[in-house]
Amino acid sequence: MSVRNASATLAALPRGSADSGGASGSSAAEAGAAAEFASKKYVWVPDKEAGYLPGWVVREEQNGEVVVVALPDGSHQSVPAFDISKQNPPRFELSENIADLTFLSEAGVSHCLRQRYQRGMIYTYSGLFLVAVNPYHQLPIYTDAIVAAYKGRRREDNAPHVFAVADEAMRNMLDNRENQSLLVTGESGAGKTENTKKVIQYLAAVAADMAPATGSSLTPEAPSLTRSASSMRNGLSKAGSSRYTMDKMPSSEGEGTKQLGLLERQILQANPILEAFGNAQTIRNNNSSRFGKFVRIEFTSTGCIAGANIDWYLLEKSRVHNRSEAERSFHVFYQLLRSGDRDLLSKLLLTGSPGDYAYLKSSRQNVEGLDDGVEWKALRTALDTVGFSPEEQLNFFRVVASILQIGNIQLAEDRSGAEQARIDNSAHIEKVCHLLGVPEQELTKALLRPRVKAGREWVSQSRTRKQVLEETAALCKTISPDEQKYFHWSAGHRRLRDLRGQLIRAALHQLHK
Ligand SMILES: Nc1ncnc2c1ncn2[C@@H]1O[C@H](COP(=O)(O)OP(=O)(O)OP(=O)(O)O)[C@@H](O)[C@H]1O
Repeated sequence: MSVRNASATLAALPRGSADSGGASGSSAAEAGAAAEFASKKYVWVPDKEAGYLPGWVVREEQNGEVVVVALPDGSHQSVPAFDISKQNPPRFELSENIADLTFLSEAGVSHCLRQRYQRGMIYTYSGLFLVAVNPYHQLPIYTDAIVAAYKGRRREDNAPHVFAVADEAMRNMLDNRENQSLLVTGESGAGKTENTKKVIQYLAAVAADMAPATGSSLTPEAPSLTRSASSMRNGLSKAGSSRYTMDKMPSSEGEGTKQLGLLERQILQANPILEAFGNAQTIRNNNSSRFGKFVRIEFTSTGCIAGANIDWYLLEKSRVHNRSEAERSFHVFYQLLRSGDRDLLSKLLLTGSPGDYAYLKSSRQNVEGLDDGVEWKALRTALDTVGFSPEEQLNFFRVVASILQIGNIQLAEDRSGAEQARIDNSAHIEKVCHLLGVPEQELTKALLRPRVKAGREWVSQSRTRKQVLEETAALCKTISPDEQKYFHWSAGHRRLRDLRGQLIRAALHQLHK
């Protein structure tokens, strides 16, 4: 995964706490290694298992087109000359910047990243970029102490870290009065979501330090903006659940425990909301973001956070009704059903088991290490922190519940033998109508015999069971948890639109289209 500012453990501590090696040092051992390196022609040889094996050239054959290389196990291997790449001198071992390597080859880069990773150094610069290798376990490198160590320091002063990139962006913004962008890219499971959260954690912490002694950078109601009000139009929506990390701040675990203002906390707490509605377990990632996002944080001229906006794109709505057996739907469905909140479940006419719902039961329901009940609590805390009233929250969960109920609508072919569909069990459609506030007759008619335009006339068209099933799936996609449609949040101001009204309109529009 790489982060670019359009801009491990001890390895991330400021230099001196842990020497990351690199090109420093002139010990006898290093001198010996350099002399040994100079005595032979060291190369990398491609290997199916290891990627690349180190070796040295014994001799060249066929006018240099083939080289015989001695490998670590003592064997010799003939390799086409174009397949080998030169090793970098020992002084570049653990180099903090890939761009410094004398021989910039795939083998050299892999070796450098691997050596660093094995020592807990997950971050490495590559010119302007920062490369992060996913450690798949928590490292003590995101604490308040580390934030303080990176704050206002030059990149060269500390070991590579995502905080250094965030700090550079912050300083460029304040010094040059220019917008800064961080691009986070990588394949699924690479760590984009986690590192994005670390960036926000860092910016929130640093911004909180800039705030007056009140402890909050700004009260949400009284933003002091450097830009026009129009530039502050926002729509907070989601965030990925730092299932394991940042969402839990402030925590007692030493990670991000500093006192943050309300606005900073609201920005951080967007994560569990966004992840609940937009993330799902996939075969590659237990907490995969099923959407792209653009996070914008607005600062005052003094570096306090004034507001935030998260846009999301291309939410994989089809996951609601269709996914591989080895994957789950969006977290929120399981969190709600496993909330243990009997009152809420009864209001929403739900049982507490994913196995009772057609849209959930055909694929995976449990994820190792993921406790939906605990995540539910984090979601409710986040919704409270961001400022949604109990009524507004109930409206969100009505949408979630109505999708589950729509999936359970049972359809059959008409008894007359015609292909026309009929509702087999009216209980589920009654539940849907109750939750969405749609008249039952109207929804049934719209599903089974919608009015369609034929020329200038409107006529009722009977649908087959297959057509109705397709229609209910499309209906779910229309009303699926896309809170961006419903949330508008800016500099602490957030309002929920008439969700129910929207849902009904969306539902009827979908059915009558
Ligand atoms: N810096 C990190 N420290 C600890 N764990 C990490 C770190 N980065 C990633 N992980 C682990 O890897 C998992 C996958 O990371 P993440 O969700 O950030 O990937 P992603 O690139 O956003 O994937 P997707 O594109 O599927 O959303 C996380 O849930 C977390 O367990």
